[in-house]
Amino acid sequence: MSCSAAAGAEATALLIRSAAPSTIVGRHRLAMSRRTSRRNLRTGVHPHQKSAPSANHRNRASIQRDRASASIDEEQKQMSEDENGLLDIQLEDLVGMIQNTQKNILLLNQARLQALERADKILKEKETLQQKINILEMKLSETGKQSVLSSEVKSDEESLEFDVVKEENMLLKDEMNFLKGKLIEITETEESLFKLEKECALLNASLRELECTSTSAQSDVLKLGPLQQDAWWEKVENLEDLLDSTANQVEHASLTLDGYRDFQDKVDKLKASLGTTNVSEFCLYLVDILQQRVKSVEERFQACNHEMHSQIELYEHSIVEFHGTLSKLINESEKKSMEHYAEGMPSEFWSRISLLIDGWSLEKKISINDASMLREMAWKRDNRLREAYLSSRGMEERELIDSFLKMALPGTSSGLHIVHIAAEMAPVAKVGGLADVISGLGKALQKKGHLVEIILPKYDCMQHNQINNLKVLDVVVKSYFEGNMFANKIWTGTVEGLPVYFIEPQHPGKFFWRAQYYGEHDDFKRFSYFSRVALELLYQSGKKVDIIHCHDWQTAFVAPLYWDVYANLGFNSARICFTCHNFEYQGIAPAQDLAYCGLDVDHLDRPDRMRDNSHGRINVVKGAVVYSNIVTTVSPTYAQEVRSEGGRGLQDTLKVHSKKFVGILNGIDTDTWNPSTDRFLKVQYSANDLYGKSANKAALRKQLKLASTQASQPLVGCITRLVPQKGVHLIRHAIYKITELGGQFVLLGSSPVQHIQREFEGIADQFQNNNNVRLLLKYDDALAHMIFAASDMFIVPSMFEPCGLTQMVAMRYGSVPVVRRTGGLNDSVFDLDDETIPMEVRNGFTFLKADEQDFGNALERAFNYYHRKPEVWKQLVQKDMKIDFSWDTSVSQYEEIYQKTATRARAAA
Ligand SMILES: Nc1ncnc2c1ncn2[C@@H]1O[C@H](COP(=O)(O)OP(=O)(O)O)[C@@H](O)[C@H]1O
Repeated sequence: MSCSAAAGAEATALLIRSAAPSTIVGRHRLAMSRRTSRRNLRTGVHPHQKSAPSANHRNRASIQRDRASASIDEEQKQMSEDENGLLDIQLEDLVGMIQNTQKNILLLNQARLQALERADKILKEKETLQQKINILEMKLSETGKQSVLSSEVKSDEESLEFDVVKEENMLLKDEMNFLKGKLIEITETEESLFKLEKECALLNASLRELECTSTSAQSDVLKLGPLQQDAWWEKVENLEDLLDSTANQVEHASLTLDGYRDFQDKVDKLKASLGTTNVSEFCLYLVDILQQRVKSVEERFQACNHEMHSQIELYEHSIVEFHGTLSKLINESEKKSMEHYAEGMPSEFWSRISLLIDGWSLEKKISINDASMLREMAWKRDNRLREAYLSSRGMEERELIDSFLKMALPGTSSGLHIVHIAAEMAPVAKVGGLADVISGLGKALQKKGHLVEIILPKYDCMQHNQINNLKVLDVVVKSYFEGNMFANKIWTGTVEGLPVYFIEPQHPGKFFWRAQYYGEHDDFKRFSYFSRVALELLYQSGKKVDIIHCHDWQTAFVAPLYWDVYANLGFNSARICFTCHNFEYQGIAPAQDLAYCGLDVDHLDRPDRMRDNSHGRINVVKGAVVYSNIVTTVSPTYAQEVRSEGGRGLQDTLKVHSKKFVGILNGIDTDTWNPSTDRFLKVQYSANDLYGKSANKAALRKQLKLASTQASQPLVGCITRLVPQKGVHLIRHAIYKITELGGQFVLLGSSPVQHIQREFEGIADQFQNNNNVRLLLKYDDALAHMIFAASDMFIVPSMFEPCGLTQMVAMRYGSVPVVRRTGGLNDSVFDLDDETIPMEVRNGFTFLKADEQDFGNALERAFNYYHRKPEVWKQLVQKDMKIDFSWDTSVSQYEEIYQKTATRARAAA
C-alpha cells in the first residue's frame, strides 16, 4: 500500500469508527474531489466545466479498469495532450484548484486529528499513521507549491507534474494488484468458511447420532432392571457429561461460525464497495483489519475444533466401553431373569413350560400320558423341570423333550385344571368388564395353585403387544362347522402370566378379521364357530380338564356342545361353569342357526332347553343355564334381580335351576389398578400420600385444556360404554348439574348405538369451548387411568348394573363414587349418610330412583361434603383407597364351587 493511500485509509477508517454517516459522505466527497483534480490535470478538463452525467458515471465506474490497463506509452501520449491543455488553464482556475486542494488538506488534517485522538489504545498504529500523514502532508504542500510556481516556471512545473502523475499511476497499479490478491484471499477464506460449515454440520450430525445411541442405550438400561444399576448410572452420567461438553463445543463452533458469517457480510460489503467506488485506500485498510480478524477467528476455530475432536474421540471410546458393559449386563440380566422367573416370579415361567408341553402334545411329539405327567410337574412347579429348561439353551428341541421325559413321573395334584373360554381378556382384547374378570379371576386362581388356561379368538384388532412369546403351533386343529371341517391355526402366548391359546380359523368367513370385536351381522355364527373349535382343541389335546368356564352368550354354546357332542366322544372329565356377566345379551337367533356348530336343533328347541320365549328362536344363554353344572352371575344383588324382571325372560329358567345359580361379586385386578405403581399416571400416589392425586388432577386439566385456576374446584369423572343400561339420560343430566354446582366434568366413553354416539357428539361440540366440561367419545385405556386418578368424584348412574367395576377402581384411586343403588353397585357402594349401615363401611353416595332429581340430590350432598367438610372428605378418600376390592375374597367362592363340583365328578368317574 502506498504511504499516502495508507495514511488516508487509516485516517478515514478512524473517522468511520467514530463518525456519523454525514462525516463518511464528506470523506467520500473529499477523496473524489482530490481524484477529480488529478484527472483534470491529466485530461485538461476544466474543473468547473460540467461533464455529462453519463460520462461522469462512466468515468467513476471505469477508473480502476483504466488505471490497470493504461500503458506508459499511452500515458506519455496523454501527457503531451495534457501539456497543450495545461497551457490553456487560466491562473484563476489554478488558484481555485489550489484553494480546493488547501481545503482538502485542511479536511485531511481534521480527519488526521480525529484519528489521532481515537488512536490512544493502539499507539503503534498511531505512530505509523502519523508518519504516513506527515508524508501525505509533505506531498500535498509540495503540490501546492508547485501549483503556485506553475505560473512562473511553466516548463519545469509541467515535467514535475508529469512525474507525479506517472508515479501515482504506478502506485495505483500496485494497489490494484494488491487488491486482486486480497480478493483471491477472500475467496479462499470463503471456501474455508464453507468447509468449516460443512464440518460443523457433520459434527452436529455425529452429535445427534451419539445422542440417539445414548437414548437407545438408556432404554436398554431400563430393560436391565435393578441389576448393577449404580455402576451403570455412573457410566451413563459420565457419558452425559461428555455429551454435554461436546454439545458445548459444537455450540462454541456455531458461535464462531456466526462470527464468520458476520465477517462474511462485511467482506461482501467491502467487495461491493470495491466494485462501485474507487476508494482503494479505505478498502485496503478494512481488508487488512478484517484479514487479521479472520486469522484470529480461524485460529480460535481450529483450537475449538481440535478440542471438540478430542472430546468426540473420548466420547466414542466411552461408547465402545459402554456397549461392552451393556452387553455384559444384558447377558447377566437374561440369565438372572430366567432364574428369577423360576424362583420369585413363577407364573410367566411356568405358563411357558406348560404351553410348551401342550404344544408338543398337540404336535404329537409326546404322548398324551407323558404330556399330562409333565403338565402336572409344571403345575406343581417341579424344580427338576426348571433346571432342565434353564440348562437347555442352545439345545435341539428333541434333546429338551428327552430331558423332560426322563423326569416324567405320575403324580396327583390337589389343584384344579381350569380352562376359561371367553371372547375377551384384559388387556389383550378388552371391550368391558368381562375382559377384566378373565384376567383378574384367572390370575387369582393361578395364585391359589390351580392350573389355569385361557382360550380366545385370535382377533386381528387385539393388542398383540400385550402377548409374550406369541407363536403358532405346528399343528392344525380341524373342526366341524355347517357340514364341513375347517382347519384352524393355534397360537400360544402368555398374557399377564397366564397361558393363552388363540384360535385363528381358516374359514372363508374370516370370522375374526373384522377390525372389531363385536357388532358384526354374523356374530352368532362367529362365536358358535369359536366355541366349537375351543372344545375341539381341548378334546384333541387329551387333557383331563376339571373345569371349563365359559362366559356370556358368545361362549355359552360350550355347555350344550360339551354335553351333547363331546361327552359322547369320551371327553367328559370336565364340569361346566357358566358366568353370565349381563342378562341383557342372551344370544337369540333363529332356531336352525344352532345347527351351524353341530348342535341338534330338534333336541334343543324345547321350552325346558334352549327355546327362547319369542317364537321360532333359540336362546344360547338359556341353553348354558340349563346345560352347565354351575351358573354364576357377577354380584349377589344382580343374582337376586335377575330372578325377577331383571332376568329378561330367563327368570323362570333361573328359578328352576336356582340350586346351581349364585351371584359372586367381581373383584378388580389390584396389580393393574394400583395408583402407587400405575405407569399411566403423571405421579403415583397412595392413601398416605395424596400429593400425587392433586398433581394428576392438575395434569389432566392441562391435558384436556380445562380451567385450572381453582385447585379445589371438584372434578367429576365417568368412564363407560354409552348404552341405555348405563343411564345415558342421567349422564347427560350430570353435565348440566355438575357445572351448575360449580364443578368440572370429564366423560370418557363410546357407544355401539349410533344415535347415542351422535347425540353425545352433538353435546361434545356444544361444550367444546366450555373449560369445565370435556366429553371424550372414544376408548382410551391410558386416559381412563388418568381420569380415575384425577377425579374427586365418579358417577355410575346405571339403570341396572350386574356388577360394575368402575366404582371399585374409582375408590381405589381415591375418587368418591356417586352411584345408583342397583346390582353390584348396591353391593359395593354404601351411602355416607345412611345410618342403617355401619359407619366404617360407608364409602360414597347413592340414590335409588333413576331420575334426575334423586341423582341431583346425591351429587349435591357429595359437593356439600367436598366443600364444607374437607377433613371428612379427606378421610373418606383415604378410607376408600384402602378398601380391599381384590379378587382374594371372590376367588375363594369360585374355588369352593369348582371344588365341590369337581369332587362330585371324580367320585362319579
Ligand atoms: N371408553 C373407555 N375407555 C377406556 N376404558 C373403558 C371405556 N369404557 C369402559 N372402560 C373400561 O371397561 C370396564 C367396564 O367395566 P364395567 O364397569 O363392568 O362395565 P361393562 O362391562 O358393563 O362395560 C372398566 O374397566 C372401564 O374402565
